[in-house]
Amino acid sequence: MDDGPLKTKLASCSEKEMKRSDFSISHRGGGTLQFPEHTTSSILAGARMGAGIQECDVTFTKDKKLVCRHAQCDLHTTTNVVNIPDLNAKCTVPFKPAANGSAATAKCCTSDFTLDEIKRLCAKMDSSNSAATTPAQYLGGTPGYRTDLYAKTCNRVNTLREYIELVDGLGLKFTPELKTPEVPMPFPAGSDYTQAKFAQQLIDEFKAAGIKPERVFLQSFLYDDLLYWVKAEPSWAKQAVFLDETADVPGTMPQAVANLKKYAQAGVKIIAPPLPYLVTVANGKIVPSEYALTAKKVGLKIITWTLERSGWLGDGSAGGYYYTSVANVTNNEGDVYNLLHVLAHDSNDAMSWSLPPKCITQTPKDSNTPRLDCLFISTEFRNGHGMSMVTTTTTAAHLIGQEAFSDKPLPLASRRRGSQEPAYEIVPVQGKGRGVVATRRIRRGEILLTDVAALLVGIPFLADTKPHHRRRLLKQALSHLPWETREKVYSLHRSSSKYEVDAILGPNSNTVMIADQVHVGLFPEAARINHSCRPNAYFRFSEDRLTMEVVAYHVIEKGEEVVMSYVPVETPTNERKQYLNDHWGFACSCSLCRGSEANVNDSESLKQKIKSLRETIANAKTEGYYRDAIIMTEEWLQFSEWDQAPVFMPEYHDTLADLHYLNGDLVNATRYARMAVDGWAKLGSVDDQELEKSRVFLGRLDKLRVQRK
Ligand SMILES: C[S@@+](CC[C@H](N)C(=O)[O-])C[C@H]1O[C@@H](n2cnc3c(N)ncnc32)[C@H](O)[C@@H]1O
Repeated sequence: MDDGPLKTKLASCSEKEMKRSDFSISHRGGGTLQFPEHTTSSILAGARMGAGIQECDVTFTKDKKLVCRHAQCDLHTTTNVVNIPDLNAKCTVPFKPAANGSAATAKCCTSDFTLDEIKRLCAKMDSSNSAATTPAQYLGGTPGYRTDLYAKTCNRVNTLREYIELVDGLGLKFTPELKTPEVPMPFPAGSDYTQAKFAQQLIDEFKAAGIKPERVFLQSFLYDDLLYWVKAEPSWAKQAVFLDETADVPGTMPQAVANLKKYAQAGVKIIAPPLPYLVTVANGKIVPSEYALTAKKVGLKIITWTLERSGWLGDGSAGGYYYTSVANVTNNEGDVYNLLHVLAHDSNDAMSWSLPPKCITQTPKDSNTPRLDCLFISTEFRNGHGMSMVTTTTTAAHLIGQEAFSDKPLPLASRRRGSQEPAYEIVPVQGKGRGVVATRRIRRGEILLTDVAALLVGIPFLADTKPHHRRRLLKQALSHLPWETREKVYSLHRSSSKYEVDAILGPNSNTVMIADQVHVGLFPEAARINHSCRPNAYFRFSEDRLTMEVVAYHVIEKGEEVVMSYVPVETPTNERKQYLNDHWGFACSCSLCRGSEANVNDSESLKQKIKSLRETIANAKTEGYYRDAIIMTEEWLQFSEWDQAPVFMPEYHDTLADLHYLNGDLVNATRYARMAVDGWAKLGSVDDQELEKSRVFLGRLDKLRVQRK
C-alpha cells in the first residue's frame, strides 16, 4: 500500500482485537476463499472474521422448499451432483464429457430436485474442470488461490431455515437475497407458485422463526420484488435492498442515476450497486460518483454490492470490472483500502454537509507534512440548530465514523418543576455583563444545561493560518449557520474589537478534544457562564454528540449564579489572575484572587499539594506503583474536602476501583466499582454516560471474578 496517513492509521490497528460489526457483511457465507460457500463452515468462518450480517442467496427446490445457493442453477459447480448417477440424470443438462475440442458441460438446478435429494449432496468449492472426461474429473478445477482443504468432509447444502437458525444462534443479522429464478414463473407453468408467492415465502420463514424485521435486510435484483414487499410487507421493506445493475451496459449510467429518485419515491430505502457505480476519479483521487451523491440526495442509503476484484490490483489488470471507474489510480493490492476508505467515509462526508467543504492546505512551521483543513457546514445538524467546523478531513471522518451527526438523544438537562423550561435563566450580573442563574435548587451532579456546538475549530488551523485567511473562513463558518443559532452567536460579541469573529470566539469558547486533537468549541448558551475560582459547576464535552454538558459540582441554590473555573482550579493565584486578564479580558475579583495574603497562601499551598498529588498519582499509576497511588488517592480526597474543592464521590470511587483492579485486588476493585455505580445512579440517572461506563467496568470485574473461581 502507498505510504500515507491511511496506511499509518491502519498499521496502528494491527495488534487490535477483531470486532464484529454490521459494516462487514459476509457474501455467500463468509469464507468462500477457503470453505464451500453457503455451508455452515463458511458461515462460521464469516462470523469469526467479524461479519455482523450474513448472507443467504435464496432459491427453491422442486418441492418449493427454500435453500441457500448463489444461483438456482449452480449445483453442477458447487456440489458433487454430477458424480451421483441417479441425481445427475435428473439435471436440466446432465454431465457431458469433453470430446473433440468441446468442453465438458452440465447444468443442474435446485428446481430439478426435491429437498431430500438435495440433502444427499456434498457442497464443494465453486469450480469445474472443462477438460473433464469423467464426472469425478469435472468436480476439480478449484483455482490455485483457493483450497479444497475444507471440502474434503461432506458439507451439506443448507436450507433457509437452517441458515436462519445458525445465524440467529450467532446473534448476527441476516441478508437473504431472493435469487432471480432461472425457470419461468409460476413454477411449474400453470401452478400458483408465482414470483410474489416466492417473495412472500421468504419473509414467512423469518416470521416462523420469530425473527424481527429489524434484523433482516432483504435483497433482490428484481424491482418488482421490492415493490411487492413495500406494498405487502411494509415493516420488512423498511430495510429492503434493491440490487442495481441497470448501468452495466455502456451509456446507461445517466438513466440509472435518473431512476434513483423514482425508487426512493416508490418506497425503496436502500440501494446496492456494484463498486464502479459509486466512485470515480477527480484530481488523481478516488471520490464519490454522481450516482452515489444523487442516491444520498434523494434519501437512499447505500450498501456496496461487494468489495471485490476480478483479478489482482497490482498485476496490470487493475482489478477488472469492479475497478473500471478507478482503474487509472489502481496499481497495488493496498488500493482496496483507499477505495474502502472513500466508500466508508468520504461518500458520507459529501452527504452530511450542506455545502461542499472548503479546504486549504498548509504546512505547519514545525513539520514537513502538509495538512488539509476544511470548513464543514451542516445546517441540518440537531433539527436545524446547525454547526460549522474547521478541522482536518481525518477528524471529520472520525466524527462521521462515530455517527456524531446522527442526532443521538441528548442527556436530560434539569427543568423547572412541572415545566419544560430550563432550570436557569440568563440575566445581567453585576460587574460581569450577563450570567447564568439557577431558577430552582440544583442537586449535586445534575446536568444543568446541555448545549450544542455552533462552531468547532482545530487549534492547529488557528495557529498556522494567516490572520486574514483565518478570519475570512471563520466568518463564512458563522454566516452559514441557521438564523436562530447565528443570532445567538453574534449576540456574544461584547467588545468593540475591529474583528468581529475574534471578539466572538476569543472570550466565549472552550477547549475540547476531538480525535485526540485540541479544538476550541463555541457553545452559545453555555458561553454565558461566568468564571469563579470556587466554581459550583464544570463542563463535560461529548465527542460523539458534539455537545457540552454543564454539571453541578455541588448543590446550587435557587437564585445562585452558576459559575465555572476558566482555568484548572489548582492554578496558582498570580498565574490565574494573569491568564484571566490576558485571555478573558477581566480583572479577577474572586475572594481567592483578592483575599488576604494569609488565606490565599493557605489555600495556595493546599492547591499546590493537590496538584502535585494528582500528578504523583498519575505517575504512580503509569509506573505500576498502584498501592502508593491508592494511598495518595485517599489523601487527595481529604485535602479536596478541606479546600471545598469539588470532588464527586463516584468519580473518586471509579479511580479507586481502577487502581485496585490494576493492583490485582478484584475484591476491592469490585467493592469500589459497585459504590461508583450506586453513586452515579443516585445522582438521578442524569449522568447516563458515566453510569454506563462504571456499569461496564463492574460487569467486566464480575466476569473476571467468576472466571478465577
Ligand atoms: C464566557 S463569557 C461569560 C458571559 C458574559 N458575562 C456575557 O455577558 O455574555 C466571558 C466573559 O464574561 C466576563 N466575565 C466572566 N467571568 C467574570 C468574572 N468573574 N468577573 C468579571 N467578568 C467576568 C468577561 O468579560 C469574560 O470575557
